[in-house]
Amino acid sequence: MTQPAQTQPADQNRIRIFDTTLRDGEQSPGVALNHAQKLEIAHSLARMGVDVIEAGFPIASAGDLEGVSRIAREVRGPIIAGLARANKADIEAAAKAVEAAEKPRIHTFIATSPIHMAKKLQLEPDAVVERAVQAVKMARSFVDDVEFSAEDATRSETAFLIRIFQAAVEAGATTINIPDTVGYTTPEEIRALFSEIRAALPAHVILSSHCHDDLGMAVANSIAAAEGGARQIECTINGIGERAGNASLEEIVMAFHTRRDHYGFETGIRTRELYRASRLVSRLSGMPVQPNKAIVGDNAFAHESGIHQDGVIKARETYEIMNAELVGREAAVLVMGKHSGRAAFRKALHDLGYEDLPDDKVQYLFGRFKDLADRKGQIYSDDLRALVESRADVPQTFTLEGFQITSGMNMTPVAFVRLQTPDGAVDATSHGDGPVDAAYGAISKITGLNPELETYRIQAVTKGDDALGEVSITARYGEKLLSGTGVATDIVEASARAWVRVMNMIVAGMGSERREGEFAPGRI
Ligand SMILES: CC(=O)SCCNC(=O)CCNC(=O)[C@H](O)C(C)(C)COP(=O)(O)OP(=O)(O)OC[C@H]1O[C@@H](n2cnc3c(N)ncnc32)[C@H](O)[C@@H]1OP(=O)(O)O
Ligand SMILES: CC(C)C(=O)C(=O)O
Repeated sequence: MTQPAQTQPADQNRIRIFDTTLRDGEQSPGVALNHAQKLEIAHSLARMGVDVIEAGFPIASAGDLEGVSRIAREVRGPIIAGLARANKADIEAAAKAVEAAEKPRIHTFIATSPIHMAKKLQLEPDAVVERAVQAVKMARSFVDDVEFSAEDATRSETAFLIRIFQAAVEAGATTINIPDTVGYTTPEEIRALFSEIRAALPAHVILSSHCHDDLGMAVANSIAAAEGGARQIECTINGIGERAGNASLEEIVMAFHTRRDHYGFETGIRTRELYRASRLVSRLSGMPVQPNKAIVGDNAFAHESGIHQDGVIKARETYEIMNAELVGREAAVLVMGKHSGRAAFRKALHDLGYEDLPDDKVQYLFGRFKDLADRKGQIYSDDLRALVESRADVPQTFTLEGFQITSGMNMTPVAFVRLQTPDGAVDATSHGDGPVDAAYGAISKITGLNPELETYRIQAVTKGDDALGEVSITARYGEKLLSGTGVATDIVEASARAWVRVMNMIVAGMGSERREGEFAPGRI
């Protein structure tokens, strides 16, 4: 193993971040970004402070060439690189694409593993070295900054790698990339490989890693490569890329940032841009981020279990190793569910404006909350409001007696509703944009109350064809925010029940003043 990073001179500890979201990331099956989308991502990467943007593979298509050219023309700050195989046409295309860049780079590569050379390239090792040398020389005739990669390096013979890298450096390569093309290596192996190659090349040459995630080790391997001497790491936003993807940029950056005490490395990344970039790439690529993904997943800063929530309420650091704000996210989220405890429940009620509930009331509501959580999984703000406000003593001024709806394609939905009121049964008819809207109109006609519907959510609370649907709504009436729920196998009936409940609460003078809590919308 090499010496610990902390003991190296300070300028030796700067890791360059080479983002390949627009090249290897775009190689994710099903992803195709247009020019405008690529440009938007490139601007976001530049804002974030990446050192290199690999903007595409210009020979791949006229569109890719133009996409890289636009980024080269319009994005300032990072080096703009174009990928090229070790041949004339690819290198000319890459050179043309990056020529307008403030800092252009040509990245040329050829495979060096026995299997790739024999089966894919069908070239003898000597011929591969010769092709590499010619490619680097040609690239250098266009630009001063040339990166050379030995594809499938981690399945190549180390002696051959050293030979081809020395030849590439001699021919003018300034960065040498050692890719784990098929995600095969391990942290120990790659650390040792980088150390050996570092010792064999001149100090001015930057070593680079490019790890794939086939065994889920891309980030660990990239970090180990840095320990072995890599000072450039190739990675992508959200870890997207060919097959299982590449090393995830946000995870590497935050590992170095959070464990600077251990690694001693730093990057030039403005970490507050990470989450925004992740959302952008997810939206434009159409690749959702898994909820439990480190740093940028929905649950990365969410706490559901009571013991954790209690700890986080007392001191965030009990269960958080970094602040959500540091990566551009909102403060930690307490998700209310069946594992939540009283501390989180009290805080959630407090944040919703129910500050002065007596202790015995909170205890009672907590029991009901656990029952509900057992049935539903996640509990939202309006579920909690409904829980607090669904006291058995809500006077039933109005009750739903029956309804009939006429609705269909190219017809205006009409609802006939009958409510029992203090004056006896009253009927009304109304039309609306949909069957629920029509029913709500009819109920409002009968009660004479017209609150404004703010949110409407429906979910199945049981499984199967005859599943019970639960409708949860919030409505504003003057300053008051009211929540109602209704359960039925018929979703219009569930919706009507929720609306009638809101009417009864208005008549009883119930509801809360809305307050903005520190928790994210939809979650407590
Ligand atoms: C590990 C990586 O991620 S490498 C980057 C992978 N990315 C891509 O392939 C995306 C873009 N690719 C493409 O659009 C196309 O594959 C192109 C335009 C590059 C080439 O298309 P085609 O000319 O139709 O060739 P095709 O893709 O079928 O085969 C690849 C050819 O390149 C050769 N080749 C592969 N790598 C290299 C290299 N580094 N240097 C020189 N030649 C190479 C192969 O041996 C094969 O040659 P052959 O046709 O003589 O057998
Ligand atoms: C072109 C190289 C760097 C590559 O993408 C790989 O080997 O995975």
